[in-house]
Amino acid sequence: MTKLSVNINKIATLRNSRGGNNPDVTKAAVDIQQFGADGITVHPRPDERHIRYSDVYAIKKIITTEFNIEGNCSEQKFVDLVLAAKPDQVTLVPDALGQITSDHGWNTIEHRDYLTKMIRIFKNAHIRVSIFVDPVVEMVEGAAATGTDRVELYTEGYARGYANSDKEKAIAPYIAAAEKARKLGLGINAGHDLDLHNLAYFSQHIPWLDEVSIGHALISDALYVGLQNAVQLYKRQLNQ
Ligand SMILES: CC(=O)[C@@H](O)[C@H](O)COP(=O)(O)O
Ligand SMILES: NCC(=O)COP(=O)(O)O
Repeated sequence: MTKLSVNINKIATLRNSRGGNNPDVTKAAVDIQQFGADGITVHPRPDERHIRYSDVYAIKKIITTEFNIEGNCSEQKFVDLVLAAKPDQVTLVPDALGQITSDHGWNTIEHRDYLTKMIRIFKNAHIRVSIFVDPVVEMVEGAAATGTDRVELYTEGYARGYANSDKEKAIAPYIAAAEKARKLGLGINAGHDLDLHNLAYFSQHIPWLDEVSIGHALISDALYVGLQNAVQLYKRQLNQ
């Protein structure tokens, strides 16, 4: 069964825009889990533009599902945060400081030794590790050499291709990458720009997917249908 982890970055964006605590990010995480999400994902960026490091500790206290923290392990502050918060999973994303959002996966061949070292630190702390990769078979093979537990397939390319009505071409590299990951014994996550239009097709073609993490589109949809409906609508797109 593919699990839905809701990324709540954008709830924090709204909260931060006025400087108070409305909407309450921690309460939203409690509610989202009660609405049926299988996990909560946060991506505390160095500039804390949305999720703050303090949010991570507050959310850790109320997690009843799975907690996934995303970020760049080149930041020691991030590494220290993850080791202190001890989430169920850490997802290593190679974002540079000034990026508006995540837009590429790791070069797991070029960074094999570095990733191997960082992954060992988190696994020694009994935290599952997933590394964000482009849907490229060689990058999945490189990921397997690092000792990671899972890969997360970066799905912006799929979302763009799907929107351009080229579904089969859009999904093809993801099926190939996911089949390689399965053969190598890696768990498979996916995320970025998945939405109510493209999620079911992706899920149907990669049914052995462990988890999708979805934020921007789900929170945007919630503005129209409400958060409970949004979570349940996304859950219904999975495992059809
Ligand atoms: C890694 C990834 O694709 C997303 O989880 C990322 O966290 C989105 O970041 P923003 O919410 O800052 O756009
Ligand atoms: N890892 C992907 C994620 O957590 C959310 O990405 P998006 O749905 O906000 O694009």
